[in-house]
Amino acid sequence: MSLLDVKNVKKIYTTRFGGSQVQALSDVTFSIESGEFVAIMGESGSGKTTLLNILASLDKPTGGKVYLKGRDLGSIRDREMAAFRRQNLGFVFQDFNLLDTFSLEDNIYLPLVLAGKKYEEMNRKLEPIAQKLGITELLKKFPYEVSGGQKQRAAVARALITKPQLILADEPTGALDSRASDDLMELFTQINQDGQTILMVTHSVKAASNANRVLFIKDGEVFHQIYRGNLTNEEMYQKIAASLTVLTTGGDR
Ligand SMILES: Nc1ncnc2c1ncn2[C@@H]1O[C@H](COP(=O)(O)OP(=O)(O)OP(=O)(O)O)[C@@H](O)[C@H]1O
Repeated sequence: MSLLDVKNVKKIYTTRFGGSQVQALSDVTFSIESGEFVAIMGESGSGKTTLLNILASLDKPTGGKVYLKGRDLGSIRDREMAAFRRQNLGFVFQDFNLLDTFSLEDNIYLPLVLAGKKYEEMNRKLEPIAQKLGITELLKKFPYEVSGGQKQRAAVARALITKPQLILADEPTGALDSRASDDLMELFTQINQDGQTILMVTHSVKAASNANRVLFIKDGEVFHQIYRGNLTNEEMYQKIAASLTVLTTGGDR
């Protein structure tokens, strides 16, 4: 059994008065095994955010199913959903989504506070993560007192602290300069090597070249996939760039 199974997922948005319809996803099928680091790429409007929202169970597909460890997300009741999401998924966003009035430490604790954990347990969990992410000295600071890269590290710590099955990252390097992006991707590689499964949507070829597999979405379907095999990041970069050219110029797979 795969960690994540996406089967024939389709999403049609209907405008409020039912006038027009947009088919964002027509038939998306793929699986992710535990321990993978997968990037999803595709042109603007190809349905990447729609897919991520469905995987995060923030939105429901019009057709098809998503299974996390064999559990059909569509069968989870609304009132269980927040807890299910908190227990199984970690999120990293482009704009960090940290609360400005909370210290980094309190931001990182938030999912555990919501789960009703005691301070000692939270503190025990935070220490090794903060150390690994190099933010131990920054924990008492507020988001406005640290750099974008440091904010994103705190957001990664918040995603990791619940030991989620899967981290969903939406353009995590989108608001970072190239140095901070490289550092973040090095960190993703490291946490993936420690066993964390990651699914990342990105426009950046450089960021995607860190993944072990890249899925390309076009016309609402998975159009193409690249597996790293033994490729270096540089070779992976070349291969992704070539695939994107095919994707945008409309060539055959
Ligand atoms: N709430 C909505 N209502 C109607 N149409 C929508 C809605 N959200 C997205 N769409 C449409 O669905 C399609 C896919 O959008 P989506 O945001 O998933 O693409 P994307 O690949 O994430 O794009 P980008 O890379 O620009 O973020 C687009 O045509 C978009 O206009």
